Parts: sequence; structure tokens; C-alpha cells
Amino acid sequence: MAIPARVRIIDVGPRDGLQNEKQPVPAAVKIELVHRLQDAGLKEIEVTSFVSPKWVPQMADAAEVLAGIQRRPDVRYSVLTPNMKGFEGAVAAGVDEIVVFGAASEAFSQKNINCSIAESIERFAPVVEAALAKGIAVRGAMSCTVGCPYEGDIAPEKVAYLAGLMKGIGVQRVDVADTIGVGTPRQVQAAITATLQHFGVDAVCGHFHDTYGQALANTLAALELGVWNFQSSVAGLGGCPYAKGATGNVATEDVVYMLHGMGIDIGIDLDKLIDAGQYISDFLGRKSGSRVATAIVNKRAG
Ligand SMILES: CC(C)(COP(=O)([O-])OP(=O)([O-])OC[C@H]1O[C@@H](n2cnc3c(N)ncnc32)[C@H](O)[C@@H]1OP(=O)([O-])[O-])[C@@H](O)C(=O)NCCC(=O)NCCSC(=O)C[C@@](C)(O)CC(=O)[O-]
Repeated sequence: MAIPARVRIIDVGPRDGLQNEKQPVPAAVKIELVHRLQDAGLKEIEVTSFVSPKWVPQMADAAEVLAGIQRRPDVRYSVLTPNMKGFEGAVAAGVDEIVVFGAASEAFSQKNINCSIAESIERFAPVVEAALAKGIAVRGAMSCTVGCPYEGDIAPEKVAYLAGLMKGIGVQRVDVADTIGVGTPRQVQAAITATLQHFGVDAVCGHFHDTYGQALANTLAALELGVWNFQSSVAGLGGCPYAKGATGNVATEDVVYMLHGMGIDIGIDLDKLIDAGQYISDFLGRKSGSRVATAIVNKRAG
């Protein structure tokens, strides 16, 4: 399989990146981050989550954030919606895509969304149906497709099972997530191959956390299978509140640098992206998690 000639990146920094932040991040800062990402050329941004504020307090301002964004017609704004209540908030906010999020691991499903895999699908089905009826796109995030913080290794059969359930309720595309960043290239390829039993390659997105420093290698492994949609997080922000110790997604800057180096045009201005990462890192009072951004900022400083 030839490496795809084009790649699309969904920056999940404002959502996956910030959901776990202990310090309050004002809506105005989240909005500015989204503006900087779209200025850098990102065409898909996962903005926030309509989830219970008791479970994820940092996302409690979802409606305010969406209302403050100066939207561009060529950018797709997505949000997480675990149930009909979340979906109603997403519709009121006028989003382009909703994301239902399940797990290949029973234990993670219970910890993250307080129900079994089967119950989650029952909950998602009316959300997906309602979204499609309104012309809103639907993505399904599949957590723990390689490893789980509670169950350890996850067999590809479990990934295929979940992908089949997602397909069965009408989900249009799916994220193959290495939630805790333990996967290595062949394992990630096995999870993707399992997903391909139910979804075409154009409908599969790679979502790799970088806890063990494998995320770029895993991205390349996914490209080798023809996958061309990836999620990443500006400045490598983030982690999941229900996956202790897991670091953020692979940094968008690092993915963009690698793809530029491979001659794959993705329409993203790396300098502007680095500035966006610097903006949020400065606000959070910490160094960027992007190796590329750190190297280029050091070089700029001479
Ligand atoms: C799913 C629930 C709601 C079940 O939580 P529950 O407690 O079982 O739900 P419930 O229906 O019993 O409701 C409990 C309370 O929450 C409220 N509630 C209920 N739903 C909503 C909603 N949508 N928006 C706002 N409020 C809501 C509801 O109204 C009620 O309020 P109360 O009566 O107690 O005042 C909860 O577990 C939850 O919100 N979980 C979210 C967890 C989460 O966001 N995790 C992080 C995202 S997933 C992730 O990061 C992984 C990913 C996607 O990046 C991929 C990867 O790397 O793996």
C-alpha cells in the first residue's frame, strides 16, 4: 500500500488537550486557541464536550466556547456527546459533527461513561439517529484499542466487535485510539486492520497518545495501511481523566513536521501552528510537549 498523498488532521487540543487541566482555563482562552488553530490552516477542530460537568468540570463551558468562535465555512467543528442530553446541547450550539465515544475495554467503558459497552451502544443509537436526521456528521471514538489502564492488552477481536457495533448504529467514521499510548506499530496496525473489517480506510482516523513515545511511529504504521485521517493535539496537550498517567496526544506540530518532510502537503502553516502551541503553553505555564516546537523555538531564540 502506497503512503497516502494527502492527510487530514483533526486537532483535538481544545477538547482532549484541555479536558484534564486542573487549573481553570477561561472560555476566552479556549476560543483564542481555536482561532489560532484555524488561522494555522486546521480544517477540523474538536472543540469541546457536552458531558456531565460533575465528571469533567473543565468542559462545563462548552456552549460558551462554541458561541464565541468566529466560524469559518471550510472548518469542521466537532464535539463529544455521550447521550441525548449532550446531543441537545451540541445541536443548540450548531456543531458540524458529533462524536459518540465508546471503548473496546469493558472496564474503561464503566470508568469513563459509567456503563457497559452494550449499554453505551444503546445510548448512542438514538443520538446517532437524531444527528443523521439533522444532517450532522457522526464520528465514533473507540478508546483502548491496544491497551487499557484497567485490563491491560486488548485483543484486535474486541476492536472489531466494537467497530461492528458502531457501524451497526450508523456511525460514519471511527477513531482508533491508543488511549494510554502503549501501542507499538504492529499492534496499532492490528487494531486498524480489525476496524477495517467494518469501515473503509477513508473512514478510519488514527488517535495516538504519546505516553511511551510511540505515537509518530504508530502514525507512520497507520499511513502504511492507507489511513490518512489523524487526530493530534497542539503542543501535545492533554490526557484522559479516566486514564491516569497517560500523556497527551501526539503533538500536531510533530506530525506536521514529519508529513512535510515526507512531501505530504496538508495545508498547515507550521510556524503559525507553533505560535498557537506557544500561546496555550504560556497560558498553562508549562513547556510545549512538542519536540519540533521546542527545537524551532530554541532555534528562533538563537
Ligand atoms: C456519560 C455520563 C453523563 C454518564 O454519567 P451518569 O452519572 O451515569 O449519568 P446520569 O444520566 O445518571 O446523569 C448524572 C448527572 O449528570 C447530568 N448529565 C448527564 N449527561 C449530561 C450531559 N451530556 N451534559 C451535562 N450534564 C449531563 C445529569 O443531568 C445528572 O445531573 P444531576 O441530576 O445529578 O444534577 C458521564 O459518565 C460523563 O459525562 N462522562 C464523560 C467522560 C468524559 O468526557 N471522558 C473524557 C472523554 S473520552 C476520551 O478522552 C477518550 C478519547 C475520545 O479522547 C479517545 C481516547 O484517547 O481514548
